[in-house]
Amino acid sequence: MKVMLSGGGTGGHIYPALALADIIKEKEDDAEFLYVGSFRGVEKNIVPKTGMPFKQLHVQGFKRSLSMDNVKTVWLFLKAVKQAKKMIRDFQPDVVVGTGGYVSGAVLKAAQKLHVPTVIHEQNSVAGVTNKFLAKNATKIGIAFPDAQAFFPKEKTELIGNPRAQEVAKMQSDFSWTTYGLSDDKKTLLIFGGSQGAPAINLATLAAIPAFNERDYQVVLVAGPKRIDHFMDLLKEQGKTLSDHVKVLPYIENMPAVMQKATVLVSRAGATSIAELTALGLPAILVPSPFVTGDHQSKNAKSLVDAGAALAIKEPDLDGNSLVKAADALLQNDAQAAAMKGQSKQVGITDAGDRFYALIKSVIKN
Ligand SMILES: CC(=O)N[C@H]1[C@@H](OP(=O)(O)OP(=O)(O)OC[C@H]2O[C@@H](n3ccc(=O)[nH]c3=O)[C@H](O)[C@@H]2O)O[C@H](CO)[C@@H](O)[C@@H]1O
Repeated sequence: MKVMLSGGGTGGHIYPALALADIIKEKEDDAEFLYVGSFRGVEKNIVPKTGMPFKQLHVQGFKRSLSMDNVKTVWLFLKAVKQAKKMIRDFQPDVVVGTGGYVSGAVLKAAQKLHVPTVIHEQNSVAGVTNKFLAKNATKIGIAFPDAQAFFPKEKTELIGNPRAQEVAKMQSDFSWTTYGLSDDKKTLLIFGGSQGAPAINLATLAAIPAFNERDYQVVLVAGPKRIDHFMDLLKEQGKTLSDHVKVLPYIENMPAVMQKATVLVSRAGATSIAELTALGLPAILVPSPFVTGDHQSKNAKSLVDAGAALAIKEPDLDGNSLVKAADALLQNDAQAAAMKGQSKQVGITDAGDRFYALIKSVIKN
C-alpha cells in the first residue's frame, strides 16, 4: 500500500497521521509513505525525526478581516495544489489521507482533481475549515466525536476515534520519572497546554508554585518550547524557586510514554490530548482554549465532563487557587480519581487505529 499523508500546523493534526502510519506498518510491512507538510508548521520538526520521507509546500491561512494577504493566500494555495499534483504523479499513492491544517487542503484538493481516493480525519467535535472544504469530494471521512457528524455527508462518514488513542493505549512504557530527577513512587501531576504550551496555564501554574512546593505529589509543567524562557524569567522576577519535586520542561517528545506514568493531567481540551487521556483513563482537569474555531475545545471538554470523565475550568476562572484546588481534589482523593478513571476509559476508543485502517482499505481501488 502506498499512502500519502498530509496534516500540518499543530501537533493535534500531525500525531494522528503518524499514528495511522504506524498501524498500517504493523499490518503491511511493505507499506510506503510520503508525508507532505508545510514550511511553517511544527511538522517540519516532528515528521523527519520518524524517518518518514517528508516534502513541504508553502501555504498560509486566511485572515478573518479583509486583507491583501488573502490574495497571497489564494495564490500560494493554487501554487501548492500544482506542486502537490506533481508529488502525487511521482509517488503514485493508492490513497491520500488528510488530518487537517491548510497544507492538507492543497494536497487533498490535488488528489481529488487527479481522481485518487482521499480520506479525511476530523479530530474535533466541530469540523475545521480545511475538512469542511474537502468533505464534498472526499471518498470517506473519519470522525472522532459523534457530534462532528453534523458537518459531513452521513453516507460516507464513520466514527473511528483518533488513532493516537490506540497507540497510547497499546504502548508498553518504560519511561521513568527519574529522567527528570523525580521519583517513580510518588503521584505525579502533569501539566501541559497542547503541543505549544498555553500562557494561561503557565501563569496559573506560576501562581500555584508556592502551594505545589508544599504538596506531597510531584508536579511537571511543560511550558512550551517558545514559552519556557518567559516562564523562567517571571519565576525569577517574582522571587519564586522550584522545590525538588516541581519541574518545568520545554516539551516532551515521548508524551504517550510519559502520560502513562502520570496520575492526573492538566491540559487544554485539544482533540488529540483528549483521545490520549481517555485511552489511558487518566483523570484530567481540562482548560479549553477560548481561541479556537467554533469554540470546539469547550465542546470537546463538555463531552468528557458530562460523562464524569474530567473536570473543566474555564480560562477566565483559572488561577493559582482554582488550579491547586482541582489538583488536590483528584490527587488527594483516591476514590474520586478512581471513579473518573473508569468513566474516562468508557469514553476512549482504543481500537481507533484499526478502524482507521479499515476505512483506508475500503477506498483503495484494486
Ligand atoms: C490551539 C489550537 O488550535 N489547538 C488545536 C490543535 O491542538 P494541539 O495540537 O495544540 O493539541 P492536541 O491536544 O490536539 O494535541 C497535542 C499533541 O501534542 C502532544 N504533545 C504535547 C505536549 C508535549 O510536550 N509533547 C507532545 O507530544 C500531545 O501528546 C498531543 O498528541 O489541534 C487539535 C486537533 O485538531 C485541536 O483540537 C486543538 O483545538
